[in-house]
Amino acid sequence: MNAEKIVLVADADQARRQALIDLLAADDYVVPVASDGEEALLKLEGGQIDLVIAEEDIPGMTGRELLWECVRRWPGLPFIMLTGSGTVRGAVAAIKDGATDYLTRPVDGQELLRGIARILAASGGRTWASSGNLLTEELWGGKSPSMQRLCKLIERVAPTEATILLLGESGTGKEKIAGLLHRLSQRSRGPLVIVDCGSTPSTLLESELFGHAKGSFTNAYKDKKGLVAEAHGGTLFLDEIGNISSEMQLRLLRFLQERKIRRVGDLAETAVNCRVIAATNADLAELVRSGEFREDLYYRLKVITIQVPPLRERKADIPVLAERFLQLFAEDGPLSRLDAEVAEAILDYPWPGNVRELRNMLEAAVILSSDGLIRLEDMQFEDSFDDTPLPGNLLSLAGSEKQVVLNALERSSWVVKDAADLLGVSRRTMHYKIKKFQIDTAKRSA
Ligand SMILES: Nc1ncnc2c1ncn2[C@@H]1O[C@H](COP(=O)(O)OP(=O)(O)OP(=O)(O)O)[C@@H](O)[C@H]1O
Repeated sequence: MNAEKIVLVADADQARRQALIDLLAADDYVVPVASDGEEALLKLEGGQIDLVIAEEDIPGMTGRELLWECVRRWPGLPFIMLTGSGTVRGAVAAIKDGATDYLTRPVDGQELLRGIARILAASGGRTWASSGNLLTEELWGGKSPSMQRLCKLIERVAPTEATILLLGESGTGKEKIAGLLHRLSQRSRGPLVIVDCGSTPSTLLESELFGHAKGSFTNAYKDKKGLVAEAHGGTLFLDEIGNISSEMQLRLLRFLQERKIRRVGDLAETAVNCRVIAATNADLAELVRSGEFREDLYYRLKVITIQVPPLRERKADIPVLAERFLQLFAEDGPLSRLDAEVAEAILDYPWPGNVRELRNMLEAAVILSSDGLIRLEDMQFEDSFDDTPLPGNLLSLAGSEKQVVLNALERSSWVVKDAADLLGVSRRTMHYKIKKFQIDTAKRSA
C-alpha cells in the first residue's frame, strides 16, 4: 500500500538503521539509507523522497544542519528527527527549525508508522524533493484570487532584505506569513525572533527588546542580551506594533535608521544585522493621522506593505481550510466530516475571528460530534452572526427580529426557501433564525 512512498533514513548506526529498514519495509515503504548528512543530501538530490527520518547526532553535517538544508532547499518536505537524549528545549528548537516531529529513542515502532502515515496523508501525497512549494503547503486554502495575489507577493519579497509591514484583522495569519517570509528568505538559517509588543508591558518592552546591563535598574541582577540582538543574522518579527508607547516608537525608529542598539544602562552601541517584519491589526494610517503613531516610523516600517484579507472576503478558501483542519484534528482517529448544512453555514458565517476562529471552532466540533459527522449543533457560531439586520423592504424591521422571521414564514406559507427569498437572505441564514428563535416550522406548516 505504501510501495510508492520513499522514506529516507539517515543514521550512522548500522543496527539502528537496519531496525528502521525492517520496520518500514514491512509496511511496504521504499527505504533508501544514508550514514551521514552529506550522503543524505546526495540521496535527496537524486531521488523523489517523500519523508526523511534523521538521527540528530549523525557525523559530519548533523541532523540539525541536514534539517536546515532540507527546509531551505525542499520547503515542506516532512522531516522526523530522532534523538537519544531528547529534551523539551531540543524538541521545541527542532520543530521551530521546521522538523515535522521530534522523537526520543526508544521509539515505539507502531507509533512511528502511524505518525509517518499521518504526516504523508497530510502532505497530500506529493513528492517534495522534486518540487517543493512551502507556500501552498503551509498557507492552506490559497484558492481565492486575493490569496493567490498574496502568495505571489510573498514569493517576490521574501528573498529581499526589505522591511515588511503586515496588516490585517486578528487571526488572518499574519504571524504565519511572517514565519514563511523568514523561511523563504536568505536568512532562513538564522533565528526568527518573535516579539509580542501588544502583550509585553510597556515598562518591560525596552529591556526585553534592547537588553540591559547588570545593575542598570532594580531587579537587573545580570546582563540581558535583548531580543533585537538575539535576531542578529535572522529576522525580527514585531507583532502588534500599533500598541507600543511613544518612547518605544522613538527607540525603534533609531534602531531602524542606524541598525545599532544600546542596552539599557550601557553606553556602548552594538551593530545588529536583522531583517524587520512588523504586524498589526490596528489601522496604523489612522493612528498616524490621530498623532498616536509616529509618521517617520510608519514609513520606515512600510517599505513593503502586505494586506492580509479577512476570511469573509475569501470564501473560496474556507472549504479547503476546513478540510485541512479536520485532517489535522483527526490525529490517529477517523476523519470527521461536515454535514451539508455545516458545509453551507461555514460559507455564510462572517468569521470575525478569521482563520483562528475557524480552526478553533472545528477543533471543538470534532470533540463535540459524537459520530464523526459535524452538525450545526456542534458548531459554536457567535450569536452576533444572527444579529445582523435582515434586509426586507416588504416587512417592517421595526418589530422584533423574530417577528420579521415569523412574518416572512407566514407570507410564504412556511416554505423556508420562499421566506428566505422574501427577506433577501440565504436559506442557511433563515434556518439559523428559525433555530435561534425556536420556531417550530413542522407544526406551523402542518
Ligand atoms: N492560511 C492558513 N493556513 C493554515 N493555518 C492558518 C492560515 N492562516 C492562519 N492560520 C492559523 O490560524 C491561527 C491564527 O493565525 P496567526 O496567529 O498567524 O494570525 P494573526 O493574524 O497573526 O493573528 P493576531 O493578529 O491575533 O496575532 C494560527 O493557528 C495559524 O496557524
